[in-house]
Order: sequence, then structure tokens, then C-alpha cells
Amino acid sequence: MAKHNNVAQEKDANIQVIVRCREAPSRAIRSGSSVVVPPVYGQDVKIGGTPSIARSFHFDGVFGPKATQENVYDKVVSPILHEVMQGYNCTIFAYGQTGTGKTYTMEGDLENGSSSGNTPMAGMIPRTLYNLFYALDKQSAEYYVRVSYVELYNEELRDLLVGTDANAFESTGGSLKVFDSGTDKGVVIQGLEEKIVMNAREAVGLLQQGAMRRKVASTRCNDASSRSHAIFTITVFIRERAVTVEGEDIVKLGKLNLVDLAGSENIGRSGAQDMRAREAGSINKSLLVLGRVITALVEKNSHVPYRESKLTYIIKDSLGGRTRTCMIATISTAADNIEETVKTLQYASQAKGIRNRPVANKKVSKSEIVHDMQLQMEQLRRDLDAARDGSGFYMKFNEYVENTTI
Ligand SMILES: Nc1ncnc2c1ncn2[C@@H]1O[C@H](COP(=O)(O)OP(=O)(O)OP(=O)(O)O)[C@@H](O)[C@H]1O
Repeated sequence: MAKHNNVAQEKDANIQVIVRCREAPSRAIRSGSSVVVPPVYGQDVKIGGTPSIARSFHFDGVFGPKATQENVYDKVVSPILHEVMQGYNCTIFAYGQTGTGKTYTMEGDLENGSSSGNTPMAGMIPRTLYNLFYALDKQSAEYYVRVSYVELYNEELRDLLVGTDANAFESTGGSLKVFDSGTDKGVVIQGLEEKIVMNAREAVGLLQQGAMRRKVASTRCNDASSRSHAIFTITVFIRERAVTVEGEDIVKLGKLNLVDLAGSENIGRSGAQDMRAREAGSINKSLLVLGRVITALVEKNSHVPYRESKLTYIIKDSLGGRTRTCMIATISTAADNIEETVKTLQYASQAKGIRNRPVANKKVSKSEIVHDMQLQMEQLRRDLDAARDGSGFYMKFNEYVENTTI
């Protein structure tokens, strides 16, 4: 089958690291801010207070408390969406202590008409969806868009777009498996539904439903603290004017992963106990492994422990791979959060050293996409048969052998 290489120049690119700083939440002890950031936009964060902690950090961009969702979208996400539409895979992930604005940045306020994507509180996902469909319609392109939304909670994957209510969602736990396809697709989540969406409103509707299903638990740091990682993925297929020598249409494929990580604070401080401790334990496991993966990549170690957590396995290609990646590290100005803030900034600084080699996806012909969809339907049919028999899910033998460690 004919494949069509892009002529776009591919070169190494460091992970882009952005910091967003929010005003201290009302419950924080207001003993004067120790974090100095620009009011709207700059590149430096200064930590003040006592001389022992005084230092400054430099990033690709720093947004202060006065920066709006629109500011962040325009400077950071809009150029990334452009890359996606050129046929690249891109990832944006939000990392930081609980309550510092990861979900606010990624989703924003999903009520109050944010499905239009341009209300002041709309986060990066609704804005991306709105701008994607606007750009596609403006180009009069022939396209189709799929979205998926998955949660990783206690090292278990759950499809946030399946079922109609929270209970139905609970019952899907454990049915998703992650494995390396060994093809251009890289690591895939088997059984995860990808829904075709016709417009931004429909896509944001799915995001809203999924967000409601997301597991939340209360901790002392934040009353509605999210204890899970969530990945919202947008895949776009755009028909190109060119055709293959066989006279077939060519389709360009781009993908954007928007990752909202769980809070990075430690268990002791958040007061997590029992069930919560288990949750916090596995959250820390994923984030710990993420830290180790970052260190291994920066130090150019021969072994990178991607497989030690599901999170790092799933986002493997975004860390040292062929994906263009951006980390948004969220912090607050609260003086009593200073230790966590410094940890987040150190983590983010280290991540700046990761080099990816973004490569545009191979363009494919329409018949290849149809073939791919047929394979997916076949896979789903086998999964269904296996589920009916109570015998698990279907996997090719070689994939099973290669992936029994995860
Ligand atoms: N930049 C901001 N401007 C205004 N409000 C904000 C900002 N960032 C966060 N908030 C508000 O602070 C609260 C906590 O934010 P959010 O839930 O996004 O934190 P989080 O980092 O996702 O926490 P968790 O790790 O618990 O998921 C929310 O009520 C949110 O609306």
C-alpha cells in the first residue's frame, strides 16, 4: 500500500516548558508572597523570602496571575494546534501541586456556555476544539475528527466517554489494556472508544460528560482534589488536494493529547490516609516514574523506565519520542506552598532538558484508513465475543508476549 512521506524538515526540539502562576487560594496563609512572577507574561520566576531558598528560574514562558485563559491559549496552544493541523502529534500536559490550576487551565469552566470555546473561563481543551473546527471550516477542508478521554486512577484505566452516568462508568474499570502496537501508532489503549465528532459543541459536550465522571476525592489541600490523571485526545484527519499515483485521495493525520495530571504534592502534607493513601501512593508512583523518566532522558541513560508506570508508558512518545511536547507547570503565589512550588519549578526545569524529534505522521490514502477502521471493528467484535465468554479480551499472540510486563 502506498505511503507518502512529508517533506517538512524534522529537527530535534526541546520540550517547551511554560509556568502558570495563580493567586494564592483564600485558605492559604497570606504571609506575603515569596514568588515573584510577571503580572501577565514573562520568562522568569523569582523565589524570595529567606536567603536559603532565594533563586530564580528561567522558562520558555511564565504567565502571572493576571494572565487570562485567552493569553495562555494564544501564546502556547494556538501554535501547537497549527502543528497538529500540519500532521504532527503533539502533547500538552499540566503538572503541579493540587489546587494550582491544572484542571482550570486544561478544561476551565465547562458550564456557562464554554462549548462556544471563547467564553473568558473556557480552558485549553474547549478553546482548541472551537479553533480546530473554525480553522477546518475556513479551509473548506474535508475532514473528520475523533476524540477520546481516558482516566488513569490507581494504575487502572477507565474510559470517560463510555456509559451514560457515573455508575456505568464505574463498571468499565479494568477493561482497557495498554500495549505497544509495534507500528507507527506506537503505544495504544485497547478498547478505548474514539468518538467521531461533527463540531466543537458536540466535542465539548463529551468533555463535559467525561469530566463529570472523573474521580474526585477531598483532601485537606483542596476540597475537590482530583486524584487521577486524565488524557483527552483529539485526532484529526484532513483530506489533501494531492492524490496518489493510483488516483486515490491522500489524508493527513494529526493528534493532540491534552493531559491533566493528578496533584503532585506528597501524602504527608495533604493528610491522605487509608484509601486516599493508596490513591495518593499510586499517583506518586506514576509521578515518581515520570520524574525518573525525565532524569534518565536528560542524563541520556541507555535505559528509560517508561514501562514502570502506565502513565509514562502511555505518554512514552511525548517524552524523548517523535511528538512535539509542552509542559505547563502550575504554581501558586502562596507563601506556605513554597516548598512544593520550588519542587515543581525544579521538576519543570529538568524537563526542559528533554529533546524530542518531532516527525510528521505519514500521509495515508483513504483506502488505508478504511482498512484500519475495518481492523478496529474486527478487534472490537473479538473483544465483545471474549467479554461475552468471560474470557477477557482478544490480543494477538505476539502482542501478548511482548506486553505481559504492563
Ligand atoms: N488562574 C486561575 N484563575 C482563577 N481561578 C483559578 C485559577 N487557577 C485555578 N483556579 C481555581 O482554583 C481552584 C482549583 O483549581 P484546579 O481544580 O484547576 O486545580 P488543580 O491543580 O487541577 O487541582 P487538582 O490537582 O486537585 O486537580 C478552582 O476553583 C479553579 O477554578
